[in-house]
Amino acid sequence: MGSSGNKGRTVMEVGADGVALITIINPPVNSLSFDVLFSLKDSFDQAIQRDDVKAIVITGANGKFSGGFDISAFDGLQGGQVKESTPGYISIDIITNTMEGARKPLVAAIDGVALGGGLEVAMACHARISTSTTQLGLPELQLGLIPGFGGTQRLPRLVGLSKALEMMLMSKPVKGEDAHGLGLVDAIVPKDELVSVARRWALDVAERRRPWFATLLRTDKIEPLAEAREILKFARVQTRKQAPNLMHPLVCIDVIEEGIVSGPHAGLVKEVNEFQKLLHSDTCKSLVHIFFSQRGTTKVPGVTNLGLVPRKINKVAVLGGGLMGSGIATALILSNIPVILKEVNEKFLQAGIDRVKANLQSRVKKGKMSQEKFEKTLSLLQGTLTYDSFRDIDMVIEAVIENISLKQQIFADLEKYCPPHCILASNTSTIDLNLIGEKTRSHDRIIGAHFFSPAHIMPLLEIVRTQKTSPQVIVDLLDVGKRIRKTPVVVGNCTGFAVNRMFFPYSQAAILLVERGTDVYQIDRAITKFGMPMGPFRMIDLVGFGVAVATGGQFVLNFPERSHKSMLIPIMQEDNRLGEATRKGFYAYDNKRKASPDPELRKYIEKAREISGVQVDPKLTKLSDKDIVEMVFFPVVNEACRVLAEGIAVKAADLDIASVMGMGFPPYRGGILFWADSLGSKYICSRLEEWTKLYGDFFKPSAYLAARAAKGASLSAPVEQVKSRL
Ligand SMILES: C[C@H](O)CC(=O)SCCNC(=O)CCNC(=O)[C@H](O)C(C)(C)COP(=O)(O)OP(=O)(O)OC[C@H]1O[C@@H](n2cnc3c(N)ncnc32)[C@H](O)[C@@H]1OP(=O)(O)O
Repeated sequence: MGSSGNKGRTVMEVGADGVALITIINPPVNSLSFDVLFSLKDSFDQAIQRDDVKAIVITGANGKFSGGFDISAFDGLQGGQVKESTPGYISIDIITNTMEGARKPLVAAIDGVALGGGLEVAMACHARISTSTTQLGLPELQLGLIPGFGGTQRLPRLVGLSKALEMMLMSKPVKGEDAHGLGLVDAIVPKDELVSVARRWALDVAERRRPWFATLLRTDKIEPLAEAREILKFARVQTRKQAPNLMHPLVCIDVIEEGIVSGPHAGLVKEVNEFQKLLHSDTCKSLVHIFFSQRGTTKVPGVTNLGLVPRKINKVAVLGGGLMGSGIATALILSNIPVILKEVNEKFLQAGIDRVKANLQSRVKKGKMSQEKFEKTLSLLQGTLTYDSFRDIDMVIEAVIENISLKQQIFADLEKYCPPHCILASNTSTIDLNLIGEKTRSHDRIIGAHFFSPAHIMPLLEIVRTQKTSPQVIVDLLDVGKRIRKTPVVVGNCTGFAVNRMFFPYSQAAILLVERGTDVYQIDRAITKFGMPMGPFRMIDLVGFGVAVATGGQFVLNFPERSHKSMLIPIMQEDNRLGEATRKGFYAYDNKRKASPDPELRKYIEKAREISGVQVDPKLTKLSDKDIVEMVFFPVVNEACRVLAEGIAVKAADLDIASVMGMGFPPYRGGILFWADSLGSKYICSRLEEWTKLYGDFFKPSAYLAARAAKGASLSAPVEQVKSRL
């Protein structure tokens, strides 16, 4: 087997007690690179051979056991640059035969994380000692894979089939305490006693004072065969329902079943073979791309590489207690950041506080928060009607209605009442930040903090910088984003920023198709089948026609040449069909808010068609699902290209993340531009050109897309790379 560069190692120290302590060292998370794995085998072989070693303890450096197999090595394996000499060499030869089968007891001392391959190594040990805060899990399915170092066989043998399935299928780790209750770890100890307890435990096993378990040979936790089959059957049904586009969760169930029906060794062999196949799947490549892209959003050239240290934000003020403001306040206090919520009168203030309360209460109801924590969290929120208490705040987030002069006045006031270091952020989704700050001299500390509704749940935060925003302020906001567990994407200042720029052609394309004869519900079905959480029409119903028209108007104003102008939504609005809130939109909603198709829709569509003077195109009445997906998403790809070409986004991967986290684009397709590249720029461009001829400039390929297509280059490659390839 080859190596992916010199990445990581293990060290071994033999103590006077006769215990060899092997420590995995590969910062930051001690991932299992090939170098680490081979070094682990070397250390292990030495420990087995040395007469002065009676027992072995494995641990990880710097309070982390291991974050699993080195995900950055997948690339080499996928591209064939790195090859396993024998399939299963690591899983069967090293981990099972050499380690689990060793004649000296082996104990894992686990702190921090034991995930994926990390937990799999620990499960092959003869006992596991952990701290209470450690996270233990097999999250491989999140990467389009199955566990590949025996996890599918060992986890069910330690915690039972049902729990093991839940942990793998949902990629859900458990905390140390729970792992102890489940039997995944044998003892919980304080951090400073971890290694010493593990050493003693290992000696106790060596001297037969404690039992010696080989996990793979255990059967006590596995349900009887008939019951196991029922559990697996149920899991398959659920998986098909929840992830109809994904193969690998079903493969995982098959592999687990093989071990239960034909024995753990057959299971291990099947696991090795299936893992190899899945490694080369598009799903795996897409999800690994998402993994690294998500972590890459916080790397902004010219900002995060200047050595700036984020300043501590101790107190934040939120202006406006509406839906957005209260959601933002909730997100902040949930991460222990004290918030002052300002409103214009008592009534609005109370309504805002009540919204925050309701957000928290819904967590209590779902069992995600105790009553005590609820009280404590809510105590971090303070309401106010004046700027008096703004003297010691570090950041303001303005979330009032989208009104330019109102915002200008607010920012002028903020400049007066806030300390000079205070960050002045706006949650606007449409208004130019330079305009908002026009009446101030604080342009370097004005920044956009664009949250998505509901702000305490949606994972994305668009950080909008102007030409004048200082890098320090961006670094500070990136840090706040991390504290409130959002994935931040730094974008430039323009109408709609990145996410709404992409959302707009998405709904416009859908409306264009409907006006020309495609069925509303077929579009939603095709888009949902593709993997979006809902189709464009269901989405417009959900956000409400008012919002859709307001943001749509901004686009028509700013990008008239490529806006499709339709009267469909305004006509429906006239009849007070405003979406889900009025129980009628593109769908009709019953008391339980269940959506069903509404035959009345036809008359609005016919009227809109009449006003815009377009004809039904017979071709568009019988589009395949594939055609629908392409006609709706290629304009989105086209807009993403413009966003990239204009420098609004720093890199293509940021738009992939923005599409997944802001629009709900399926992560297993890798994000909007990664998906586009899997189809090829030439193909996309040629289809857009074809539709431009038939249906107008709405589809016209952007200069960036056309140039890439002409060279057969990928859309995601940085500009320099495309040049040097030519
Ligand atoms: C054969 C096996 O069955 C196959 C496998 O094991 S597949 C791997 C399974 N493991 C996982 O999926 C765990 C992935 N990692 C994580 O969930 C999280 O990184 C974590 C919980 C370990 C730590 O989280 P956190 O402290 O927030 O740090 P996070 O920013 O995510 O990661 C820190 C750095 O480590 C890197 N990293 C984390 N896990 C890694 C891994 N398994 N391989 C390579 N790099 C990894 C990240 O890319 C990041 O790099 P960067 O600083 O250059 O951006």
